[in-house]
Formats: sequence, C-alpha cells, structure tokens
Amino acid sequence: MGATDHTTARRDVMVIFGITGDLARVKTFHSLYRLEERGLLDCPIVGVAFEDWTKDQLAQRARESITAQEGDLDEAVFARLMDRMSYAHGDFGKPETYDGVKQAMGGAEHPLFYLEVPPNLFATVVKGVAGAGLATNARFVIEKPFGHDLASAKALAAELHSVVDESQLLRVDHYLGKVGLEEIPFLRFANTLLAPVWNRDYIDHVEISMTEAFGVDDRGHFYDPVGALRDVVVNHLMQVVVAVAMEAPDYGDRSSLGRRRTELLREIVPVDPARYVRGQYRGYRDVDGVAADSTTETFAALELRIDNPRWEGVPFFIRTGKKLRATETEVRVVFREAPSLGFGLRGEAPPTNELVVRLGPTFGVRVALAAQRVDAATPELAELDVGFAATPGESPTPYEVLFEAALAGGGMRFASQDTIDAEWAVIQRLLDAPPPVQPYEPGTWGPSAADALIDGRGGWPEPWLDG
Ligand SMILES: NC(=O)C1=CN([C@@H]2O[C@H](COP(=O)(O)OP(=O)(O)OC[C@H]3O[C@@H](n4cnc5c(N)ncnc54)[C@H](OP(=O)(O)O)[C@@H]3O)[C@@H](O)[C@H]2O)C=CC1
Ligand SMILES: O=C1O[C@H](COP(=O)(O)O)[C@@H](O)[C@H](O)[C@H]1O
Repeated sequence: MGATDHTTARRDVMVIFGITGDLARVKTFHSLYRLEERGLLDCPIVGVAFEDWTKDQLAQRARESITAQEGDLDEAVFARLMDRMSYAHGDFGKPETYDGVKQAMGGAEHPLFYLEVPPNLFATVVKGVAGAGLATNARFVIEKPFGHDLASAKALAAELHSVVDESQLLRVDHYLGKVGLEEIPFLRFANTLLAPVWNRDYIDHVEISMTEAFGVDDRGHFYDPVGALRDVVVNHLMQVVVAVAMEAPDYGDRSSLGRRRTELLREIVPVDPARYVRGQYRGYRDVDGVAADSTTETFAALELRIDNPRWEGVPFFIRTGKKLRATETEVRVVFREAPSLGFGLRGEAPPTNELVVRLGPTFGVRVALAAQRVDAATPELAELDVGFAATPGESPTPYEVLFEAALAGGGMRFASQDTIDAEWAVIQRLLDAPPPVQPYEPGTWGPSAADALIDGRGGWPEPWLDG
C-alpha cells in the first residue's frame, strides 16, 4: 500500500487540538453530537489543549456547547459521544505533549488530526505530531486562516510541506461543506435546461451577496486585523464564484475537482482597486478589541472578471458586510434581455430571467421567468421557488459535512494549497492598495459607492428574503 492509500483510508481516531477553545465551543461539539446522532462516528476522539482538564470538565463543556446550539439533548446520544471522547493536555510547543497524545490514541494507525488552534501554532503542532512519529499515515485538518496574503500563505505551506505531504493536508473552508454550494455545479451540469445557456452568450452578469445583519460583536480582537476581504471574500465567496463558473471535472476525485477549481481561480483577473469599495459601519470602532482609529473594512464590494471563453465580458459582482439590513447569502445569475416582442409588446422588453441560489440561512433555488398574465398590462417576473431546506438545522451543518468527509478519508471538501495561492493572487492588489474606507449606517445596505459599482447593471437587487 502506498502513502496515498494510507492517507485516504478511513480514520481510526480523531485528535482535536484546541478542544477547549471558542470554535470547539460554538461548532465542534455540536457537529460531533449530530454525527453521533446520525450514527456516523465509529472511532475514538481525543481532545487536546493546554488546560489540565478532567474528563468531567470536558463533558461539562460539551454539554453546555451542545445545549446552547441544540436546545435539549438526547442523553443516550450524548453518553455515546462522551464514551468515545478522552482528553490529553500539554503545551503544543513541548515534545512530551505528543507522547501523551500517542498514549491516548492507543494503537490507532490512521489518525485524523484536527487543528483548531491559533494560526501561529499550525506548523508547531504538525511538527510536534511528526516528531512523535505519528504523521506517517495521518491526515491534518487545518482551520483558516492560511496566511494573511499571498507571500505568508506560501511561507506557511512551505513550512508544512517540510514535514508532511500536500495530500495529507485538508484545509477548512466551511463553505465547501455547505450543502447548497455543491448543488450549484449539479444544477448547472445536470440540467439540460441550464447547461447550454450557462455562458457569456446568455448571462449578463452574476451577483454574489453575503449580507449579515449582526456586527462583529465579541470578535473584535480577531476581526480588526483581518477585515471582510480576508474574513470571507478570499475564501468563502471565492468558492462560490468557483461553483458558479468552473468547468465540469473529468472525474469525481479530489485531484480532478481541485484542478478545475484552481484553473478557474487562475483565470480570474486580479481585481482592480478602482473596482473595490470598502465600508465600515458606524459604531464598529467602539467594539471591544477594535482600534479607536481602525480603518478595517466591515463591508466589501467588488467586481471581478474571468478571462476565459465562457465568461469573457461577464462581470461578477460580490458584496458582503456586517450590520446590514438582513442576513442572507445568495448567488443571482442574471440573464441577458430578451428582444422586444411583436405580439402586442413591441417596444416593451420583457423583464430579464434570473436564477437565484440561496445559500443561507436556508437553502433553495428560485427561477424568475417573464410572464404575461391575462390581468396585467405588461410582462412581469413570475418566481418559481424550490426550498431544499426550510429551516437552518434541517440539513447537515458544514462542520458535520467536513468532519464526515475527513473521517471517511476523502479530501474533496477541502482546499488545496494551489487553490489558496490562486485565491490570494486574485485579491493581492486590493491588499497592496486599499481604497479609503467609507462609513455606513447600521441597518442599511452599506456605503452608496457600492451602488455605483453595479449601476450600469440595474443596481443591487433586494435579496431573496423569507416572507
Ligand atoms: N472561533 C471561531 O468562531 C472560528 C475560529 N476559526 C479558527 O479556528 C482556530 C481556533 O480558533 P478559536 O477556537 O477561536 O481559538 P481560541 O483561542 O479560543 O482557542 C485556542 C485553543 O488552542 C489551545 N492552545 C493555544 N495555545 C496553546 C499551547 N501553546 N499549548 C496548548 N494548547 C494551546 C487553547 O487551549 P487552552 O484553552 O487550554 O489554553 C484552546 O484550546 C483559529 O485558527 C481560528 O482562526 C475559524 C472559524 C471560526
Ligand atoms: O468564516 C466566517 O463565516 C461566517 C459566515 O458563515 P455562514 O456559514 O454563516 O455564512 C462569518 O459571519 C464570519 O465572520 C466568518 O469568520
């Protein structure tokens, strides 16, 4: 069996570095609980962190975390989860910590190491694991961020590659675990109604909008050095662009899919700072952890172009921000205008078709067709909606999907280093020469300069909201 066979085998232990941290509290325990509930866990789980916790303390934290997300918990499911969990502690910088980890792993041969630790410790932990002789058949799931620009992303990769192979690294972008995201290529390629028109001949422009009504809240220390562009555009929203625009992979394996993703990202023209708008909501500078004179953007809007035969001339508009009017993530594909029609409608262009994929908070697809109702004077848009998950908890959460994929040995849900480099390359000019940040009022759609960006295409639409 070669190295690749070992690293794609089903995992026989999951070791979670950083189990006492915030991400574990808000996502990890809950996702593990839901996997346990669905019968999808079959290996021991070892949590590791600095604090010298007892198993009871671990159970207490797990219980609080799960109830905070789920409401009541099923005691039988919780007991099964805790039976498979243990805890080891120590400083990640010290070799003896990994001796403790090895002991807790028992005789497991195909470990999954999940690193939800501060980014400056990614390489330390991977090296510590390798130093204890535990890396040979291992896979490492690594949390974001992967650097803060192109150069630092490459430096991090070089450090990791000095101890482990790229095939062993699974980089988290939780959008790759969103159920709706993978539906986009499926919709495009599996429907003969859509596949032939999915190109510059029929599509006028694409809008990708991720608006959040909440603010930075208690995440000021994390957010202020990062900002909207690095927090969600260079990763999550770039993956949405990929899903909308990439060519179909030849095969269903990690490398074919990874190749298509990277090809598309490399075809995106580095974004021009003149087509980038930065905003900051009023009140952001009062958030704990935010500098009093911060110029970090809490809103970003930009236009990108893809230099390939399918997308030549089609702008992709991206908009995201905090403290906006509503929380909604969607992709809106706006088709070209139809010609004016002879049968009583000459001079009256019918409204343009749209296909909207809603990615959050729930998931659905909307097709807007021009329709001439008997009782209406002019054509109108008739909206055909399909809700695939009507409530946020109905489908698996992204972390359930990612953990399940990582435990099964698959890598398709994770980002490769080529992808990460290509994503940073798209926005590097914006990091080098950011335009000034513009204030906006909470509860609006952001600074008015963002409207000017898309003026020639009818402005930003009202997103598809509930009710
Ligand atoms: N929080 C979130 O919502 C999100 C976080 N992320 C990413 O996840 C990662 C973790 O974030 P988050 O959970 O917020 O971080 P926290 O600071 O809350 O948690 C860090 C964890 O690492 C442990 N740790 C830190 N230093 C050491 C050390 N020297 N030795 C042993 N253990 C150590 C801490 O242990 P102890 O508590 O015992 O000291 C704790 O368990 C980061 O990369 C972040 O970017 C990604 C998306 C969202
Ligand atoms: O990674 C992050 O994503 C969330 C948005 O995720 P979603 O699944 O709710 O769309 C964002 O709010 C956060 O700032 C960012 O760090």
